[in-house]
Amino acid sequence: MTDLDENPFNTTDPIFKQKQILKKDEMPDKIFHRDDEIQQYTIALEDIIVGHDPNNVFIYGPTGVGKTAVTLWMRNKLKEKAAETGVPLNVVGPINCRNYKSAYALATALVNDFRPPDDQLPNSGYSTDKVFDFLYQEIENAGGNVLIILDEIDNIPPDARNDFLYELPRAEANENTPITDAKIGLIGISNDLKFVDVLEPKVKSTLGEREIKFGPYNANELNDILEYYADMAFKDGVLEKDVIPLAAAFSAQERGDVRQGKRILQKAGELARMDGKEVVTSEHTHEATETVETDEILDYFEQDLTSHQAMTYLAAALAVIEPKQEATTKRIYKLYSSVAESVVSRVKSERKIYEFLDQLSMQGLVRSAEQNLGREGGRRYVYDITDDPRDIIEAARKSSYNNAVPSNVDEMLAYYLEEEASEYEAPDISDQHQENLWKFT
Ligand SMILES: Nc1ncnc2c1ncn2[C@@H]1O[C@H](COP(=O)(O)OP(=O)(O)OP(=O)(O)O)[C@@H](O)[C@H]1O
Repeated sequence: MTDLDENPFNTTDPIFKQKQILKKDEMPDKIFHRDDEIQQYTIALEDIIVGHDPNNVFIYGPTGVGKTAVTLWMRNKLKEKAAETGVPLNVVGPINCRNYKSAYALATALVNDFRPPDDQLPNSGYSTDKVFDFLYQEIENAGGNVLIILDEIDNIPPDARNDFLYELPRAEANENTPITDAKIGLIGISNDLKFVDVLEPKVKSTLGEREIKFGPYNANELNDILEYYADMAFKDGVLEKDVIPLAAAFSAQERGDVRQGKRILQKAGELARMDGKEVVTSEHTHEATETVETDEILDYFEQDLTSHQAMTYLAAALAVIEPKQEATTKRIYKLYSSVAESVVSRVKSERKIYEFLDQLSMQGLVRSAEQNLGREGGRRYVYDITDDPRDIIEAARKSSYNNAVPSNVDEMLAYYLEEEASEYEAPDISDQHQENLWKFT
């Protein structure tokens, strides 16, 4: 029985001192275990300080391994030194390309970074070429060394990569631009390693004058980094001694990613609080690791994706699981249609599916490979998913797309995981039976 005179809210938190430390990507006061990368970065940027032209730098490596944090720190130190020594330097960014879906929008963002708030370019009204003219003019007006930092460059639309990653850093040498005085350097950051391979060689050699690779962290390194954040985030003495090593070991096995480690600690703390405990135990941490992957995907389903992108994502996962069937655009569209019918009954056209898959690919959730169809001619795309299909299905079940998960998905997953697909008599795609492979409700 609940006594309605009592107030159920607690005014103190026995576990966390500052939970937001674990949630946000703020610039840390200390950077751990990146001495080699910092040294390479220093050598690449030092030319500016000693009076040479800036180099272009390409930073790459998986997600959550300090690329942005180290870049911000290097930027601040470079600005400090330039001011101290009187070297003319303007730094633009980091600008996250993920936030700008077209070349126009990204070029506008760069122009506006130079301009004061009362003189911003509007989001439409000019041609993209004209916006580039504005950009070159701003660079010339700034003069001296202009260092442009672009984060998540794999999100630049493919047909605009030349403009930003090749033409822009070489604009001072291009007679068609007004630039005579400024020297441009570009820092491009990417966490999509496949993206690197598909860059045109001339783009790769321009951008990659200096390449710095950030690898995943190992368990010991993650342990040190997580200790630093846990110290700020948790109240003194609430973590049992195994908690940080467990979170570090788990993240090291998965992706070597600090963000994931921080998420595990946050979740473990929340579980302890829900239990009404004043210490976070290794059991809480184990439990947190079990759900962390699913929780990350659930955030995509519920927050980051539009409903049609989310349904395409689920359809792509089903297509990948399917026995004896490649996850082609056509097949994904068929499955998407069934998913959409069971959720919203409004199905978008097949043309749209290309767009949705492209957007999922930009978010790093699916990957595509182009296949040549040989003598028949033509090409097609076959898709794969980056996360474990079990986690995707589990997340879909916890999400508002629960109704769209076929009731026989566990059976199909078992085939997929046990590689029994070859023994499974998969029906022909053109066959009516194939349509009924999945049991949608
Ligand atoms: N060596 C480190 N020392 C201290 N904090 C770190 C270190 N590496 C990463 N972090 C922290 O981990 C979080 C993620 O790092 P960061 O944003 O730099 O990753 P990233 O490699 O740029 O990832 P993405 O490619 O997803 O943007 C941030 O809170 C960052 O401060």
